[in-house]
Amino acid sequence: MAASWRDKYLAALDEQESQERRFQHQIKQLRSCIDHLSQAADGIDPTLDELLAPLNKKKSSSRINVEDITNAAKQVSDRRETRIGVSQDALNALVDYLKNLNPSRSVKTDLNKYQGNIGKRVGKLHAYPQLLRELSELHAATLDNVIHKRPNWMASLLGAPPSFKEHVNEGDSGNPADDTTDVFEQDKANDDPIIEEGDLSEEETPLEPSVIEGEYHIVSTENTEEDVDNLLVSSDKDVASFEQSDHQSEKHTEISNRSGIDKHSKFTKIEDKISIILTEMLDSVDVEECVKEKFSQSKVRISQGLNWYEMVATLEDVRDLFLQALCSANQDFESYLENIDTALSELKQLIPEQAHHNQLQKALVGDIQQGLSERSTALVENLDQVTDLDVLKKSVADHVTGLAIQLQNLDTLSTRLAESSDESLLLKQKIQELEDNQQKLKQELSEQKHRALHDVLTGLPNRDFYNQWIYKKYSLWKNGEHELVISICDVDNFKSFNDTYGHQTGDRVLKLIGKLLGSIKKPENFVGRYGGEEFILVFSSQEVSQCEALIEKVRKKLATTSFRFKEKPVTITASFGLAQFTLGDSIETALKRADDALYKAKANGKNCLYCA
Ligand SMILES: Nc1nc2c(ncn2[C@@H]2O[C@H](COP(=O)(O)OP(=O)(O)OP(=O)(O)O)[C@@H](O)[C@H]2O)c(=O)[nH]1
Repeated sequence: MAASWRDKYLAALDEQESQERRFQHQIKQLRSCIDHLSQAADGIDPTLDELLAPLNKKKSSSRINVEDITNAAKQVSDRRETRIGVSQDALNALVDYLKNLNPSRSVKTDLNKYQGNIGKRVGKLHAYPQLLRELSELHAATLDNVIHKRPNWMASLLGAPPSFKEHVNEGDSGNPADDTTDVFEQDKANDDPIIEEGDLSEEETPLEPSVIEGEYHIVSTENTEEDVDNLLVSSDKDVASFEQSDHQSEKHTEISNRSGIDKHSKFTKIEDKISIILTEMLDSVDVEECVKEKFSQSKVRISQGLNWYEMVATLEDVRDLFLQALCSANQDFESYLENIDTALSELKQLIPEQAHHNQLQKALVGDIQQGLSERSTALVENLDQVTDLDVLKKSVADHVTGLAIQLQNLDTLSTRLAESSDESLLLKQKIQELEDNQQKLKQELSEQKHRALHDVLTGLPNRDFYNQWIYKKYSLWKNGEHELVISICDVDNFKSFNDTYGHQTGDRVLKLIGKLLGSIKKPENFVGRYGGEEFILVFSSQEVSQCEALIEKVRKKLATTSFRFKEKPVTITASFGLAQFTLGDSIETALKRADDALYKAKANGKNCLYCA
């Protein structure tokens, strides 16, 4: 029997009650889910934090505005993309900076790998702990890697990296360095170059107005010291910053010492491989007598097992030896070209001989022609005198045979004459072509050589030129043929200068210092850019006291020369270390003494010369 309407009503009520219970249960679950989500979302966005705060504080009584939370959540999602971009840029900038520190190839590979995946990982919040952990490991590995490069001028010649700040600011129009350069350009347009007499004596070449190139204006520093003091970082501050960097480097050393075991174990793994490669490289070069000692020392050092600290020095030695070998191969090529030159000029001399030969041939033809006409005359005379027909016949036959032979000779000679004049023309053309090619080759070679041996910025000889030059001079010095005094010049506080006025301005200053140092160069001396902000001077014709006096003059000249920048004078100074080659010295030991002296000059207030 069908259920009555009452039964149906009661069943519907039961169903409604059970639905309500289910609904209440779902609401409870959703509430707890929102609670958990709000806790998880805590800290993602300030607006969201504020709106979800009542939930996080478990105030069940507090009311939350769902619409506001939904809107805030939407905005968070919109802003997320921007934040991801910023994080990505920051991570990339940091990795780029680490790469610029020039770590080992393996660390660089890890950095590249890491950088390649930043884009994929940076969007996921949960990936951050791992992302940052890896970054901190790479950071430590890079520092560890570069910390053992010598922190002095040798290290900076390997290419000091820009500061991280500089790096991140690159291309940023708000960079103060960019500003200064702009105004500097304006200065350039507005001001005429001015130079006032410095204290260089007459025999020296003063810094010519042309040196200024309208970029810097050199004015006397008198009465401007106050301005200069305001402009330049005070020397006390410099000392403080150097102390700080010393302190920092101690800190780094401490860190690297802590990870020393790890580093050494990694190094030992590749040490043998490096040693084999270096030995093979050294075995493949022919070295000249003057570098044989260095060559043997390098081989011994490699065979005894490379250690972490000697690695850079050993690689530099191998590099120098290769460059030296390359240079002597170049010289061989030059002498080969010289030989071709000689061969060509000998060939050229042959051509007049050919002409002479042609003249002889012409004379011979003349002779034959004369012989022919004489024979004809003789035949006519014979005809008058001969009465016997047989005798006449024989005489005519003899003359005709003679004439035929003479004519044949004449024909052969004429052909040869024509041929040889063609040949000599061809020969001349060929020689001309060879000579032209030869000239081109010589020109190219000398241009390439000049490019390879000179610094593009200052135009001064570069480190490779120095290596070639010093080896030659060293041999002569060893034979007692002359003195040898070496000096290293390092611009003071140049990093701070670059940071203040921009790298481009720094470049211009290096150019001007190059000109100033170049002005004391004599044919027997050497002035070159060793690398970075370091210059090297070698004197082979002067006593050490004369060299000291000369350097002191240049140093003072630089220090009292005020470079005008944005209408304000700026002083630039440099420190010098000097050493005289003494008995038993190798090039390296003398250079090291000069470097140590430079260190002392830097440590004792800079802008001075120290002699070893
Ligand atoms: N503008 C410019 N700067 C360079 C060049 N080569 C090296 N440098 C910079 O020279 C600076 C050398 O800095 P540091 O080695 O710290 O020496 P410093 O600041 O001169 O300090 P001290 O030598 O102790 O007086 C670095 O900032 C390099 O970037 C270059 O070709 N042009």
